[in-house]
Amino acid sequence: MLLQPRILPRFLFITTTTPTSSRLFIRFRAFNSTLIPSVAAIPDLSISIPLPNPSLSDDAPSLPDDPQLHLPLEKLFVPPDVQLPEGPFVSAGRVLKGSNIVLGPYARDAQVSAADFVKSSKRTEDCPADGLPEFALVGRSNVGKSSLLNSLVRRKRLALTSKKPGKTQCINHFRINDSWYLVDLPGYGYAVAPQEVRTDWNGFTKDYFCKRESLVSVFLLIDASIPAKKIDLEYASWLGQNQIPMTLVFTKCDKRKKKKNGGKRPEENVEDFQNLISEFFQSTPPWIMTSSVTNQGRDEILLHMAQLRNYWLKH
Ligand SMILES: Nc1nc2c(ncn2[C@@H]2O[C@H](COP(=O)(O)OP(=O)(O)OP(=O)(O)O)[C@@H](O)[C@H]2O)c(=O)[nH]1
Ligand SMILES: [Mg+2]
Repeated sequence: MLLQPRILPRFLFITTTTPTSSRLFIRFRAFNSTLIPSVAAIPDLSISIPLPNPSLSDDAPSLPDDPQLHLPLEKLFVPPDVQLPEGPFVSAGRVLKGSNIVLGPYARDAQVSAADFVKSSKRTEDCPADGLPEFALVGRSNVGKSSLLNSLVRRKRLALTSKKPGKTQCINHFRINDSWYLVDLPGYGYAVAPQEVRTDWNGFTKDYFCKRESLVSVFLLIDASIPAKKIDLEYASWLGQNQIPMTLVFTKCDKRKKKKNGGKRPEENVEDFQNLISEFFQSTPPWIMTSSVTNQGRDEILLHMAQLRNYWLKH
């Protein structure tokens, strides 16, 4: 396992030269709080997150009050090989809706035309060995990993979902367009499972993150309908410390009833989560708001995955 002192991602992508494959890495720097500009020091370089850009969808309903988020440039995720124009603003059409992700030249072939379950593995060694690039969905039990996978591939029950936490218990590989994988993982923080089983799950998913050469990026799912949980903050910081490329996916953004959901709207919970993890990261990781009920964020995630994947394949 790669153990590092507390470190911060720069979100500049570099490539390792392992003999079998190349892998995207986020470049990290040793923690140095002086590197982080204080909020007051950030110039007011706000942009508005735009309404839809490259659209793949014909059936995603629009949100009742779509948030117009204002992000300083420092909080954008700029993928590799993107040259932002001089000046304080990024053109509206270049940021994916409901996210901080800038679109780059590798965002192509994002449509899903075929999706097949391949296998369930209990150990990293048993996972498919064909070296195709993959994205892993991870998060607390019941956060909506399997539902998001189904939404991405437009199938109702390709991955099995349940109201009861703990449904997914292995590393499940789904091949997309015969050229890449989505990986559904067991959830963490499932309190009903016996302690030794929980520890085991933790061990094997972390082993998978650290050893899997073809893992392009982890997608860490966070429930945006409730306030931030300590275990999610710990998981985000663990991924950062171990240099595992990560995208934060906020789920259940359709649940908007304030009182029922702890008093805050999804946008507020998303912002709170960003603030809470900012101490672990020098730059904001890529993040995106989603709902598997309304399919919010589906096309945007696919475009984000496409640009990470195409860059990974080329390097
Ligand atoms: N309202 C709403 N409910 C959701 C959403 N995504 C998932 N759910 C519900 O949340 C519950 C759990 O969903 P799953 O997709 O099985 O969650 P999981 O993270 O795969 O759970 P484990 O496999 O147990 O780790 C189900 O009842 C889903 O219908 C969403 O975006 N909005
Ligand atoms: Mg599941």
